[in-house]
Amino acid sequence: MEKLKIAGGYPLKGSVKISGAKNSAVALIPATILAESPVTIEGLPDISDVQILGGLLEEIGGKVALTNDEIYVDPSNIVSMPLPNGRVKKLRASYYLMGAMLGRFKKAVIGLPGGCHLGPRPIDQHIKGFEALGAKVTNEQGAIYLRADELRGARIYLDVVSVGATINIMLAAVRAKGRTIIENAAKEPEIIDVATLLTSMGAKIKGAGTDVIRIDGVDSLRGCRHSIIPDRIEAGTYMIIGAAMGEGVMIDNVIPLHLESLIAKFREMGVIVETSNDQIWIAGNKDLKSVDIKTLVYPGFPTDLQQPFTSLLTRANGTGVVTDTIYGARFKHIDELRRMNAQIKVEGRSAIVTGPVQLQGAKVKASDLRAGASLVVAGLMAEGVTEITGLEHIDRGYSHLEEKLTGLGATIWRENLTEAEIEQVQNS
Ligand SMILES: CC(=O)N[C@H]1[C@@H](OP(=O)(O)OP(=O)(O)OC[C@H]2O[C@@H](n3ccc(=O)[nH]c3=O)[C@H](O)[C@@H]2O)O[C@H](CO)[C@@H](O)[C@@H]1O
Ligand SMILES: C=C(OP(=O)(O)O)C(=O)O
Repeated sequence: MEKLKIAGGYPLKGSVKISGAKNSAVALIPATILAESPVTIEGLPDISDVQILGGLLEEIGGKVALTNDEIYVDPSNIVSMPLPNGRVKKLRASYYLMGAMLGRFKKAVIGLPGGCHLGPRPIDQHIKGFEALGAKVTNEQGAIYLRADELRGARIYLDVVSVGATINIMLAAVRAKGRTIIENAAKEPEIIDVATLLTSMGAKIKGAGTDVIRIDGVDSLRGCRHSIIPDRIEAGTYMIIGAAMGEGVMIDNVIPLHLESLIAKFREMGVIVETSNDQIWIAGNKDLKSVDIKTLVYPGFPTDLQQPFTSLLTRANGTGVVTDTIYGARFKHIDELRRMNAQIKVEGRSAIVTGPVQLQGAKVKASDLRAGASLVVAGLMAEGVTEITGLEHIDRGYSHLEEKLTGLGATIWRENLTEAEIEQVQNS
């Protein structure tokens, strides 16, 4: 078990290259199951979610070669082996194995997913979609059993706008007979990326990125090569770091359009932002003005940036209200930020941040991935040394974090925990 140590308070500058999007990668990899010949995906982030999914595909018979940023999957010998336990519990996106295996084999047994604990994260809309396509779905001892004699296209209205349900239904529907229409679909860029891969594989999909997606099922899908989109959440995290401590930080390999909600908030705060084709330049400002944010589905402010943004608000002048309309309990980072001297109180779905304060280094624990990101931002801003445990969460989503931050001039390193520290972390 390791901890991350950050000697904070120093200005940062230089450039940072953004990796491929985690939330695309974790859907693209299961999507390869649908092909009947090899698929290569390039530009992947080097994160544990990707490694776990690669391992899961091997477990069910796939031939997998995973390097730092590329995966080759030969799915010819994949079988619909039940995966009720084990690695599926380590990440959220293992739910995409349901849609992909149902699409290819018309049956699947997949344990309920893990991932970040952000309050309740039901998958009722995924199941509603699979049932509409003709699958019988049961939940037996924490695993979802799916079986269909055949999948038939259907009109599916999502009661909740869900990224996971939209992609999962798409994965199954590409191999259904006839037309599927997903209404009230999510519009996140990762959905377009998955539709692009499926289309290269031979699927017929129209409207990905809008709230109505039409899919005409096909009899078979073939292998292809796909290049993933950049991670807008990783990019947003480095933009926040640039706004907090940057004396000029260039974010490289980014699609500025994906980050318009964050850029708009930065401009309200007085952060200097310049965008070009695939780069964003950020310069902090010692006199930041506080703002309110409300998380919304894309293109609104992403819930996945809410936690790191909250850390930034501690150094802004005034009071900022952070409301999470997607996950009303995504506030486990707040107690840890308070240990670092932040003045934040939580009221219902909102965190009220009063600034500016000088954060102080402390021993803190990441309870989930973006809580970890918020503590890294705070650690870079704080006076003294911050020690962060719970790195397994951060490693799910940030590729080469220390390397990238060191490249910007940060002092950040990993150390092994002592036995006493391990016991302390396990009991906390
Ligand atoms: C692997 C992945 O891509 N994870 C992202 C995905 O998660 P995930 O796909 O799990 O999130 P959803 O978009 O499905 O969830 C959005 C909201 O809908 C609710 N809901 C969802 C499905 C359902 O069947 N029933 C239901 O009520 C959820 O509880 C939540 O309040 O989108 C989230 C919202 O942008 C992000 O925070 C996650 O980083
Ligand atoms: C919540 C997140 O991930 P997951 O859905 O994979 O748990 C995230 O990326 O912030």
